[in-house]
Amino acid sequence: MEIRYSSHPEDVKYYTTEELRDHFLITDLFQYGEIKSVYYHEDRMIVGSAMPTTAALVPEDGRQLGCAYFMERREMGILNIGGEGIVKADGAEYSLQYSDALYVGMGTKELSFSSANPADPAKFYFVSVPAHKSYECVKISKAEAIVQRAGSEAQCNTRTIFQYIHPSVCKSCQLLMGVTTLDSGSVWNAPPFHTHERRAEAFLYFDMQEEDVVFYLMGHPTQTRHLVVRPREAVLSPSWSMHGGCGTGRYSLAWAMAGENQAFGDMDAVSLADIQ
Ligand SMILES: O=C(O)C(=O)C[C@H](O)C(=O)CO
Ligand SMILES: [Zn+2]
Repeated sequence: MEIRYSSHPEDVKYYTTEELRDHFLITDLFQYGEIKSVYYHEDRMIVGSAMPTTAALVPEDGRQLGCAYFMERREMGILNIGGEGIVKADGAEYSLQYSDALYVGMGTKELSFSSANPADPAKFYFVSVPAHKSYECVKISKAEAIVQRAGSEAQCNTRTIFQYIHPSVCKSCQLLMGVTTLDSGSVWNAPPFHTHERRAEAFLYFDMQEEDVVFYLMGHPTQTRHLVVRPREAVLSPSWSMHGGCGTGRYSLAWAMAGENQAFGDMDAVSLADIQ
């Protein structure tokens, strides 16, 4: 498992493009027949993907976490952005179609990912964070998520926010997870640009034309930087970094957060007048 350390805004303002990409962008997710995981020290998030083909894939053992097994002290949110897949969690089997999600509770000993059809493999994106209590596994379809409409045509940011792992949908210790989908013709998933002093966040960009990119805006609000993000790449967002982005076409993003609270709206909005 690759490790990404925390960073200080005073240091990040001197990063080159390559350093920004090395620290905050994950470019090699969704490899055929592989699990890929990145351990991010901010809120101890593990961000990863599993793309099983003919054989089931299992997360690594708990050695790197100092635990008997991967999920001993963690919970996980899984979103399928590929063909039909099956997640097995301690004997229970969950079939996930495109856009279905699964919450997996702490203490799940046997976890595996497989594809119903290796020619059209499942693409599981997962985010795992430390947990203190075991809650039951819950499958959540897009129709079961909380739906919020946001934005306006005038600002090219009309979008739908689907909150899958949210206290009103299923219990979790820290994890909040969902998907934001931009309408055709919309390219911004902000404003509001915001930080979360109390939470780290991770984003996966997907559901976009292969040739499109998203100019992801990050950094301290007075020292903005950007990352060019391509389909199925993920971004790590420390608590002090503002976030939002503009695509060369429409796209969706999966967001996941963990930290002090589970209030989706707990954002420190950055006024456009203050952004530099
Ligand atoms: O479009 C949006 O607004 C979002 O997607 C919200 C972000 O993902 C977010 O940063 C939630 O904290
Ligand atoms: Zn946010």
